[in-house]
Amino acid sequence: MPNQPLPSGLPIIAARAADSHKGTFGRALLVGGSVGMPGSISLSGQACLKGGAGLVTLAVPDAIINTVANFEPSYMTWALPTDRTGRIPLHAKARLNEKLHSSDCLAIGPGLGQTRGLFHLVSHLYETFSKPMVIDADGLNLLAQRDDSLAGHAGPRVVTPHLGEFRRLVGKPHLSMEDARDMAVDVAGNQQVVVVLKGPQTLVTDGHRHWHNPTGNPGLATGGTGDVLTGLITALLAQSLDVYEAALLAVYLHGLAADLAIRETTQSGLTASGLLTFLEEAWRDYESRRDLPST
Ligand SMILES: NC(=O)C1=CN([C@@H]2O[C@H](COP(=O)(O)OP(=O)(O)OC[C@H]3O[C@@H](n4cnc5c(N)ncnc54)[C@H](OP(=O)(O)O)[C@@H]3O)[C@@H](O)[C@H]2O)[C@@H](O)CC1
Ligand SMILES: Nc1ncnc2c1ncn2[C@@H]1O[C@H](COP(=O)(O)OP(=O)(O)O)[C@@H](O)[C@H]1O
Ligand SMILES: [Mg+2]
Repeated sequence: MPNQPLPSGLPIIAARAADSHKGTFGRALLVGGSVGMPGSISLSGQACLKGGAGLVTLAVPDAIINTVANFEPSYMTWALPTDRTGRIPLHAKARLNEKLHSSDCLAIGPGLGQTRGLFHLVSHLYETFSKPMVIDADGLNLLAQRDDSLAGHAGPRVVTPHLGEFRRLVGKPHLSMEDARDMAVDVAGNQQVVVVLKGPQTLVTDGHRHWHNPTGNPGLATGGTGDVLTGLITALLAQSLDVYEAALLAVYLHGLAADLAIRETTQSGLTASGLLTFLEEAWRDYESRRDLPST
């Protein structure tokens, strides 16, 4: 990896200007978590910080806010109400709106859970938030329940399904990975979203362009690594990359972190929180190679 040029097509992020400040790198808001799943949204938040976002806020049910806050001091938290099932209720919308105005981008889904109220909340945000938005995990499962799952959005969108989630989105429970990859290109083009179809050689497509990611390994097949990817994409959106570029570079760095990690640990020993520590190594590798001529 070191001394080899970066693959062509990979977005280049310039070195930070000497006079830059946290506002330069954007304000990210991530919504998720529920009783029993505080870790997923924290992993996303930590990855968002390590992805370089200037200010990161996690909006979570108040029942888990202390747990989430204790995982990491560098992000902020924003308390939403908790319903009887331990999840965010629909009436959290007003409280969330207060924070949306000052956010440059939004991610929703990790650890969210699924209720009728959350279906309406996710649909509302998908249809009205005009800035870039990442939808993952239960956010996708909820969108899958709409009449036309990905139609009618109000701004740039990245959706990050694994095969199970993609099958739900398109209503085809037996779709093969090969067919899903073909369909993902069509869906992205028709719905004007970026689709990140996760798995070995994750596909990133906006319907016109596509990227078969060369990094990553089966060490990533462990709970929470997708939550890390969501945070990383959100970080790059906060830094003003467009949705296709943000998704592509995040997928590349995420897989690269896993490849660097298994040199020091093993595939079986890799965890999502362990992966976070290797994001720094991935950035170091990327930055050392970005000024070399591309392949
Ligand atoms: N620490 C935490 O708090 C964590 C919390 N998390 C949270 O948990 C929630 C549920 O998310 P989830 O992805 O675990 O459940 P779900 O969507 O039902 O997926 C499983 C189904 O999809 C399939 N399937 C999956 N991948 C596939 C593939 N590559 N290729 C093929 N099939 C694949 C799989 O099929 P199987 O092969 O297992 O039969 C199964 O049917 C969500 O909110 C998330 O954020 C997690 O992030 C973990 C860490
Ligand atoms: N065999 C594999 N090879 C390469 N990458 C993988 C493999 N299995 C899983 N991954 C990656 O790990 C991540 C898993 O995401 P996801 O299934 O959403 O996990 P979670 O919801 O538990 O965080 C994705 O980025 C996916 O591409
Ligand atoms: Mg996931």
